[in-house]
Amino acid sequence: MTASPQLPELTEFEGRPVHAPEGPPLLTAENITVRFGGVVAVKDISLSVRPGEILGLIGPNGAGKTTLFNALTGFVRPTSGRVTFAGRDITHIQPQGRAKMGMARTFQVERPFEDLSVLENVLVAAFLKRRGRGAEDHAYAVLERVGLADRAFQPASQLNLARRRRLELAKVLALEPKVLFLDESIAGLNPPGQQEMVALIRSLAESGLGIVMVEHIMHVIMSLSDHVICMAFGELLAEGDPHAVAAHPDVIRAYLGDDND
Ligand SMILES: Nc1ncnc2c1ncn2[C@@H]1O[C@H](COP(=O)(O)OP(=O)(O)OP(=O)(O)O)[C@@H](O)[C@H]1O
Repeated sequence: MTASPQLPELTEFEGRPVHAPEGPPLLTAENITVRFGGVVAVKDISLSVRPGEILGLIGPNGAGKTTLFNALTGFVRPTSGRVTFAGRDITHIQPQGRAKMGMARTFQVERPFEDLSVLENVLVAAFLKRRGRGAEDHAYAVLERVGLADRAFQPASQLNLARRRRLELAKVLALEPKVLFLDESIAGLNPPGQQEMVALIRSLAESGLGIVMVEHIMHVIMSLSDHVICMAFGELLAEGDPHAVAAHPDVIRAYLGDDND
């Protein structure tokens, strides 16, 4: 058994300075189980996300994080359990329907329309919600929010990785979501790019967005999250505030025993 290089990161982080407001949850998942043939990828996981709250999903490789994320966003149908959004049962609603209701996600590999400008990329999403001048104004406002307004007329193909990630976020924000799902938005960025993205995600939560994130960079997800769910082999290992989860003996054992990361 070799120690995971992630272990020091598990305990060395500063928590999120502003904590999420109390209030009724926007998104809830109750007793979610996902089976693929004989594999139980997610077993009986429940969670909730409030406006302004950042929920982090962690766990060693193969723990079931992506499958749970996909079950929440509608890309995988749970074998059992229930997902509700704003009080409505959405377990059987397709991803597009969930997006219209206010649940939007990013993908691990960003895929902008390379030949379109940065602004046009965001407009494609903005037009799904608004028309004409309203859509343009909104797209600009979103570009300003993610720090890309000065790149509005460049082709997306000219952006570096950090800016491509922010463009991906801008496209999703143009859908005016209430809950944002971030799939590895920070992995692969250099430290300044990571810091910019952390600040941006915090500011989005402070403006009232609920956020669910899967991220392998442990100190990043621990410093951003209000609440952390740690999974292993599809099951809940520990949950709570980041410091409590990082100190949990089962979590430390899971990361110590994870040779694959
Ligand atoms: N479509 C699928 N068909 C069959 N098995 C799957 C499928 N998707 C995931 N699995 C299995 O479900 C389990 C959980 O996988 P999942 O990708 O959700 O874990 P993860 O925590 O996201 O892992 P990683 O951190 O490596 O991305 C694994 O055993 C995986 O092999």
